Amino acid sequence: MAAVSLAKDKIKVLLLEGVHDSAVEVFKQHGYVSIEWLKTSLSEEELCERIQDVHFLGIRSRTQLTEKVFAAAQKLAAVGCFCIGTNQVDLEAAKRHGVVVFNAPFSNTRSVAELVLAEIIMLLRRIPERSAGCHRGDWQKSAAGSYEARGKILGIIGYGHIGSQLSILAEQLGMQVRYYDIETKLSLGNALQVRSLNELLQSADVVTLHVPETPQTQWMISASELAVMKPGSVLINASRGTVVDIEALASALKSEHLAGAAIDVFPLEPKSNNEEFLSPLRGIDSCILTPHIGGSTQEAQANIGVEVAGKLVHYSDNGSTLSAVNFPEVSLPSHAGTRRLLHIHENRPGMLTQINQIMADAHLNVAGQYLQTDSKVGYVVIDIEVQDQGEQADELLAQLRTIPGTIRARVLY
Ligand SMILES: NC(=O)C1=CN([C@@H]2O[C@H](COP(=O)(O)OP(=O)(O)OC[C@H]3O[C@@H](n4cnc5c(N)ncnc54)[C@H](O)[C@@H]3O)[C@@H](O)[C@H]2O)C=CC1
Ligand SMILES: O=C(O)C(=O)COP(=O)(O)O
Repeated sequence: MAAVSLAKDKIKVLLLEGVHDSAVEVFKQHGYVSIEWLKTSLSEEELCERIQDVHFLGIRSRTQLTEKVFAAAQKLAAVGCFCIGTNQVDLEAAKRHGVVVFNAPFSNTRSVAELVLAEIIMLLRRIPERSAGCHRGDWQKSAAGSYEARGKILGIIGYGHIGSQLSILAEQLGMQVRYYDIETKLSLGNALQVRSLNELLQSADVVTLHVPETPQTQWMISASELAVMKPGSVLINASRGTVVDIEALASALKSEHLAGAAIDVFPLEPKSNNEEFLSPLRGIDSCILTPHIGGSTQEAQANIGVEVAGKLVHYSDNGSTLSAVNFPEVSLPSHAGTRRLLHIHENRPGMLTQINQIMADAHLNVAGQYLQTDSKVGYVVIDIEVQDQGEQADELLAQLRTIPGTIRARVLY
């Protein structure tokens, strides 16, 4: 029987959205040669067409991976999100199709925190309006409405990696940090966790959002929340565009209830740099608008490239799903001297019995077996000692694939 596992030159990698060169380098260093790199994202239709022979896909926040895309991706083993957020991926659909999804949980954390820190100072000093005024020839040399950050209350919504990193930096500026999070968190420095969103909104001079996109965070800041905010306070959103009702924000800025805002993410973002950016916030001088660049620094992008490509290569070469965001996590030792069989299956009763029966019937020594399951899928890894060139492993793989409920199976030599 022909070898079922692929030689590296047959493994196809597709990297979208201008993923950093460092990712390409990692794949090359590990012997992967078929790497396609595109500057842009692809639509669902284009993806369904191009993904059919792709084994590893790299995206950033723009590319939407739907059930339809996964159904078309017959050979896809894993997706790397070269960013933090994974809301652009239907993670459950990926799992149903046996596709493991990885991300870079903190490679751009610092970049976002630094940008937000800068925006806090800019907004408290009313720099956006002053700068816009100067561009029009308007000279407003005045301290009216301008404040130091020192002593002001910073309200952080979502005290995860970014929120807590910002908390430390803001305290060094002399700000008083309060935060709201659905989880009980370790407060760093002198930060104080408050019990309700309203409590935070009522007291903060600056409110900044660092929550993921979830059903609970959708339109979390709408007209009623904006109304609760202190008159003259400012709002920053570098999380996801669906968290803030942008029409309501535009009204709050126009009425000057809020003194300013800095918005990096939008409910609808242009699909490419050639598309026009449309937003009700355009033309409001007190609002800093940035094109979703919170995590876009050279340092962050280079680190993300290495981290996520490394995870994809490790999954390809070794089978490890450690730090996957949608899959049972299995951390595996090297399999030198053995053949490694990887079996992803629906979590049904009797699955392990059938797998082990195939191993028992083969009369081969099992050098190691690893198993992790969740309520939907199971991932079994079996290292077998064989003396031949791979024929026995191929035969076993073919048998494993006949087990009803098998989603994907492969062998590593
Ligand atoms: N603008 C940009 O370029 C970037 C944007 N992001 C966005 O920032 C988000 C946050 O990133 P991290 O801090 O790394 O995530 P994280 O997962 O470390 O922290 C998120 C925090 O939000 C909390 N949370 C979740 N739901 C909540 C709710 N309903 N109310 C209050 N708190 C809630 C969580 O408990 C957690 O503490 C990402 O999910 C991503 O969408 C991340 C990187 C770059
Ligand atoms: O890391 C994230 O979640 C981001 O939002 C950054 O997305 P990007 O890689 O800049 O498309």
